[in-house]
Amino acid sequence: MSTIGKVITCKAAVAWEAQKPLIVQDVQVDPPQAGEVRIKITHTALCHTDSYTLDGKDPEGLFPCILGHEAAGIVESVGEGVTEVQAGDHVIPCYQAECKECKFCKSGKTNLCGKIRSATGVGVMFNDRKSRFSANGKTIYHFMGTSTFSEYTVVHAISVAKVNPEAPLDKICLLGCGIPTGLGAVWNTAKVEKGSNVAIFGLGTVGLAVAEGAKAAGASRIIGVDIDPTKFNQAKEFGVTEFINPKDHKKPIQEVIVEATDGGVDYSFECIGNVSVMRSALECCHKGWGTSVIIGVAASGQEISTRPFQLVTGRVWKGTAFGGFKSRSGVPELVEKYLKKEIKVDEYITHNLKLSEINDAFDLLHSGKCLRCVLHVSD
Ligand SMILES: NC(=O)c1ccc[n+]([C@@H]2O[C@H](COP(=O)([O-])OP(=O)(O)OC[C@H]3O[C@@H](n4cnc5c(N)ncnc54)[C@H](O)[C@@H]3O)[C@@H](O)[C@H]2O)c1
Ligand SMILES: N[C@@H](CCC(=O)N[C@@H](CSCO)C(=O)NCC(=O)O)C(=O)O
Ligand SMILES: [Zn+2]
Ligand SMILES: [Zn+2]
Repeated sequence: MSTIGKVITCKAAVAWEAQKPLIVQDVQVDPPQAGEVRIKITHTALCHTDSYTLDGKDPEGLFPCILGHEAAGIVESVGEGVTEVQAGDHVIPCYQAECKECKFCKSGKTNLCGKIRSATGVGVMFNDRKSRFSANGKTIYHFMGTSTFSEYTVVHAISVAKVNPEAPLDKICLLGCGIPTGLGAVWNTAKVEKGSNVAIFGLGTVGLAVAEGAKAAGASRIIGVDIDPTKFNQAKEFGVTEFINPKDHKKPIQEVIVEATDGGVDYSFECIGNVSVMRSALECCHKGWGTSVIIGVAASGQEISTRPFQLVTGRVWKGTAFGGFKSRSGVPELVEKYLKKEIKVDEYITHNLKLSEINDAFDLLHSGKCLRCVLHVSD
């Protein structure tokens, strides 16, 4: 029986309150309105940003909500005026939209899109500023415009990347966030050149994708910095050439790196979300040209600081969202690169669980033993 135009009742993991386990329960998902797409989510991974918001650290975090933003699925139905995707298409929902019309999209200077950001930041859809999710009549907010911890979700059509149906959805779901972020931070934001020295702070999925990107860009030295030494062996496989554990040194870690690299690295990347490490990452850069890219997401109220002299003397401080990739155009290209074995994806998947086991997946994420856990939602 067709579900087109009807409310769908399905399972979703609802975050009713910050710092509480998710409840996997029935929710109602409204049909897509004009410019919207309803997607059957087949697979979703967990990213540390989901955990950050669940912990109550996100200034935009709203409850109750359905978290999740690293996923893949199949279009169930489309709303009025949607022509770029149709039922049956394989897609990756993107938390960063690409309308191709707004000031941001047209600028050529950024991958950020301004069209629907005011709605996605407050958990609603752009069309009527309302949510498409509810549970027994109670509204549940969207998250990051994606809300993939659900068997069905509704997203804006400008946030949907149509991908090659040959690609396995249980793998390419990872191309919704962490891997593109790390690769793109190197290729699009820093633009690392052959022969560069690079330091990576934090060797989780994002840091390892930075290492993979830096290796592909021809970096000479790729220094991995982590307080967990169990990360080091695995990191070698992604391109890290040497390791520093800040706990093994009395000096500030930036001094250790500056001494080890004849004045500092050409590029550094903060992949943790720790503002004090962000300072170290900037200050380990070479005078005159070293560039540091902030990727990690810091908690509400946190601020970065350094001596302005660090910037006066030529270091550059940058940040990146989704690695600077324009979502709808960039994600299908990354899927093709994966199919041609030009980028790793499978190697980042350390665990597979079901949607009903989502709280165990969060525990794994916090254990430090998990890169990405893929939840099999409906396959
Ligand atoms: N900007 C973006 O677009 C974007 C996209 C995805 C993720 N993120 C953010 O990137 C960050 C990293 O994500 P992840 O999934 O790789 O996280 P992760 O938790 O898997 O990895 C973090 C790593 O940092 C290490 N670490 C923690 N404290 C440290 C310290 N003081 N010094 C050195 N190492 C330390 C941990 O041992 C771990 O290996 C998170 O803040 C996440 O929210 C940002
Ligand atoms: N909502 C937070 C910031 C969270 C944040 O910085 N999100 C990153 C993506 S993290 C993905 O795992 C991002 O891309 N931000 C840009 C955007 O949201 O448009 C806050 O308000 O501080
Ligand atoms: Zn993420
Ligand atoms: Zn736009």
